[in-house]
Amino acid sequence: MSSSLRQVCSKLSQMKTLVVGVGGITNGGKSTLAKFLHQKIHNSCIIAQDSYFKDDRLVPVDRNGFKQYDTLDALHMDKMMIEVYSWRRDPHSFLKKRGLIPIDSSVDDEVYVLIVEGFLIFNYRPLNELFDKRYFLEIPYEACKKRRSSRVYSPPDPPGYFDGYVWPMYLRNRREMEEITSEIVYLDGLKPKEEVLGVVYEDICQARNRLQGQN
Ligand SMILES: Nc1ncnc2c1ncn2[C@@H]1O[C@H](COP(=O)(O)OP(=O)(O)O)[C@@H](O)[C@H]1O
Ligand SMILES: O=C(O)c1ccc[n+]([C@@H]2O[C@H](COP(=O)([O-])O)[C@@H](O)[C@H]2O)c1
Repeated sequence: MSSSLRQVCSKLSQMKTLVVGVGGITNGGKSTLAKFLHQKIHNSCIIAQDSYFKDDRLVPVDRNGFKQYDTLDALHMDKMMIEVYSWRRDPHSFLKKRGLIPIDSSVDDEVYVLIVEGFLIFNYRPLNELFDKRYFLEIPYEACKKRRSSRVYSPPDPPGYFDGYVWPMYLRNRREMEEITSEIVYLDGLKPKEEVLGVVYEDICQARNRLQGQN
């Protein structure tokens, strides 16, 4: 192996990493929390599951005529995993390529933190097994229905979509998630934003400090 290649390999192996999952119910506050963490945590970045929805033409309807958006089949999980693996291979270059750190910066000692955000991130086993920390935001039916009714998706929710499709699928997906993973910190998404964000931020700082202290 050449000495420059050896140097690169050594730098990569020195990088400490933390993969944080921010999952939860639709409109539970996932992207609010993920963005806040990204702003506060140096060397962090977000990969958001809702950037990987398939084109509407590829999403089938169920027997009630509702588009089946709330399943893993509606998402390009293969493409999402390519991004996640790309970060894992070399987080420093990943951040540089996305303009999140200066192009001429060198690898530093701080932990690189990947924040993966989305409503079905813990249901997808190849992704679920990569998390060091898992958070799940939950809010009750009424609050969820109210928040969802003021959000416009593309395509917009048709009449009856929440009760006829979104809520039953939430219950089903949550059951499935709980069958495959148990190490989840549940968060009450009705609590004031500052409180929810603060608790998670502190928890991640502790995990990061522990990692940083290891040699
Ligand atoms: N803790 C909270 N209390 C009240 N409203 C919140 C809270 N967290 C998020 N929201 C609001 O709920 C809506 C959905 O939040 P968002 O972060 O987009 O949810 P998600 O990404 O889970 O779908 C937004 O209007 C946001 O401002
Ligand atoms: O983003 C899209 O392309 C899209 C199109 C149609 C529906 N969605 C909805 O997006 C929801 C998940 O995103 P979120 O941010 O509400 O957790 C899920 O409940 C889907 O019904 C999302």
